[in-house]
Formats: sequence, structure tokens, C-alpha cells
Amino acid sequence: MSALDLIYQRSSCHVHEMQHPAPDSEKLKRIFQAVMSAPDHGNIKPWHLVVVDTEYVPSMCESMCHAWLDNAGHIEPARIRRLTNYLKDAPMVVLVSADIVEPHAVSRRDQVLAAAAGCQNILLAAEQEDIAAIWYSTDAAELTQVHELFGLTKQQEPVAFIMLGTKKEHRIKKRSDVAPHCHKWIGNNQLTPLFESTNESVRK
Ligand SMILES: Cc1cc2nc3c(=O)[nH]c(=O)nc-3n(C[C@H](O)[C@H](O)[C@H](O)COP(=O)(O)O)c2cc1C
Repeated sequence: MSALDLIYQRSSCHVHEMQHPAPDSEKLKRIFQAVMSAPDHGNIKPWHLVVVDTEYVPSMCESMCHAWLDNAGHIEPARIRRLTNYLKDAPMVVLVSADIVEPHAVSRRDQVLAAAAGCQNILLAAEQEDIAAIWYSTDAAELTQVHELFGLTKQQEPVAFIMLGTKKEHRIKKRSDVAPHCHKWIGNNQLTPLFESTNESVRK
């Protein structure tokens, strides 16, 4: 498969679409090695990865649940139950953080973006290795207790929880046409469409 086809075909698997086992150590190394090819302003290599193996997922979940309950003012109890149930079945959880170097000529934002680019490379490499993966963050990565739970320093900023496992089934998602997102600058603050819109879904 060409690299472009792999990119077009990559899609996320929610935890209920995954099963055990988690990727073995050799696959995991190949997948994580892809992080090192992510674009990285200043060659800082601001990547910090922490793996939670299958056997530790239940206790991680319990700790996360307590943390969510401590923040209950911000998150509905029903959502906390949903999040905990979602996470507990993950074959493997990876916390990717930006290992920020400050002060530095490269902005904090650029370092976080480099960490995010590393996450995308993990998703693409997982697809290549036929591993189910999803990037999941909103209610977890921003949780204040995550630092303590995962032994992060103040300079390490959580960017993504990535769940990895075995795909239950293989499917290819329809993707929409990129044309409406693309514009051409023609001077004087004016934009025109770059491509003609087809309204067709793109499926490789
Ligand atoms: C920064 C970021 C945070 C995300 N957080 C969540 C999340 O908390 N919950 C969720 O269901 N999906 C989350 N997603 C979206 C999924 O990872 C996934 O991209 C989405 O379900 C669409 O599936 P696809 O990747 O196959 O297009 C997040 C994506 C990104 C880029």
C-alpha cells in the first residue's frame, strides 16, 4: 500500500471496537519509532511517552475515576461513568506528553504541536501495523491530577491518551472532499476556491 493510501485509509477505532491483545513489544517499538520522524521545531524532541499495560489499566481507571470525581463540578457524574467504562476495556493506554523546554527560542506552542505531530505519526504507524488506535484527550489530558498519577514533571504537558489494541473488524471510512477547505489567495485579502467541489465522498 502506498503511504498516501495508508493516510487516506487510517481511521480511529473506539475502545468498544478493539479487543485484546495489545501490541507486543516489537510492534510497539516500531509504532513509537514513528514519533522520531515527526516535525520538530528546533530539534527539541519534546516527546514523553508512558505506557499503561493491560494489567494496569483497571487500576489506572480507578485512579482516573477518583480524579474525575474530585473535579465533579466540571464533569457530569453520568459522563464520569461513561468515561471510566470507556477506558477500562482498553487493551493498552499510552499517555503522550510534550516535554517542554523553557525558556527556549522555540515557543511552548510549537513544542506542543510537535508532540501532537508525534501522536499523529503513532496513529499512522499503528494503521500500518494493523493495530487499532484512537486519540482521546478532552476530559483526561487536561485533568490536573494526571501529572501526579503519571509521574509527570511540571514541564511535561499531557497531549493525548492513545488507546491501542487489536481491531475487531476492518472497515474503511468514507471521507469527505477536501475542496471546501482549500482556498487560493488572489491579493487584496481576497480568497477564491482552489478546487471545484465535487460533493462526493472520497473512498480509496
Ligand atoms: C486533540 C484530539 C482530542 C480528541 N479527544 C477525543 C475524546 O476525548 N473523545 C473522543 O471520542 N474522540 C476524541 N478525539 C477524536 C478521535 O480521536 C477520532 O479522531 C474521531 O473519533 C474521528 O475518527 P477518525 O480519526 O477515524 O476520523 C480527539 C481527537 C483529537 C485530535
